[in-house]
Amino acid sequence: MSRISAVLTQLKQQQRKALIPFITAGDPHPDQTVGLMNALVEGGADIVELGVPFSDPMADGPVIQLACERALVHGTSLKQILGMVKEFRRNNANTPIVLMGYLNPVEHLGLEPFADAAAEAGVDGVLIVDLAVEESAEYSRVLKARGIDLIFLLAPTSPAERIRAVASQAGGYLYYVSVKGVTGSANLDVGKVAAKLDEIRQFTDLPLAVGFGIRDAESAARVGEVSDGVIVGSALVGEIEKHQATPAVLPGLLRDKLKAMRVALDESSSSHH
Ligand SMILES: O=P(O)(O)OC[C@@H](O)[C@@H](O)c1c[nH]c2ccccc12
Repeated sequence: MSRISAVLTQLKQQQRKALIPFITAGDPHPDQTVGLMNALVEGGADIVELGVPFSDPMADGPVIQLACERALVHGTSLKQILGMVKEFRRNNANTPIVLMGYLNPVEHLGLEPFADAAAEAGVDGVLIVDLAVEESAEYSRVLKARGIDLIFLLAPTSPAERIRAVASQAGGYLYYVSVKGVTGSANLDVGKVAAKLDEIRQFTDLPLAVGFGIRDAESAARVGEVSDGVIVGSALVGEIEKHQATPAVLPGLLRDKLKAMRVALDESSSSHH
């Protein structure tokens, strides 16, 4: 069983929800990333989603676009990011790491060399925003052979055929994008999310994690009530933007922000069972 599946299975047995924070690797500076990853774990992260900065991040809103720019200014590369994961793994053998990014940097390295290096570094999952499910069989095969889950996005507009196709290739969990649009969106309709998750559950037994628009403890708890986990990105990355000039405060800030979400998620799941 993959490290991601092990963590999600255990959470399910405990009737708890996964908390999955996202930060962009190299933001605000490559030297800070491993420290921030550790802070996220201290704040209660079950899985850490690490973004690979890209110059044209078309699925991202302004907050994460700027994070990509800050990281790229310092030359953060995919190879360097694998080094960060390796360093993180020296002190943490348990928290799964999902690399989130676009096809271009992966294709630049080449799929097989990338998969070898990612597995060697201790990466557990890979989410490639612009990898079409129709073209994913090779990626799925090469990654799975090295114990890495290929994670897919589903959206409010995904028709049944797409849900079925994704369910057949996906590993780890399915990432349901709560709203149409880009990361950092505001209007989250939990009722609509719940209805679509019910539809997706007819096609798969994989855990369903929801991202886009979760900003605080309250929205995390509400989405946690209808899903298996929540992903939170822009709310954390916005803190990095705000405090980039005094990066020493960032680990404590991110840890505390996440901890508030952790407490709310755990309280709301225990009151429902
Ligand atoms: O920023 P938000 O609204 O909290 O959403 C999570 C998101 O940032 C993270 O999972 C992510 C960052 N970039 C992406 C691109 C596509 C899908 C997802 C992502």
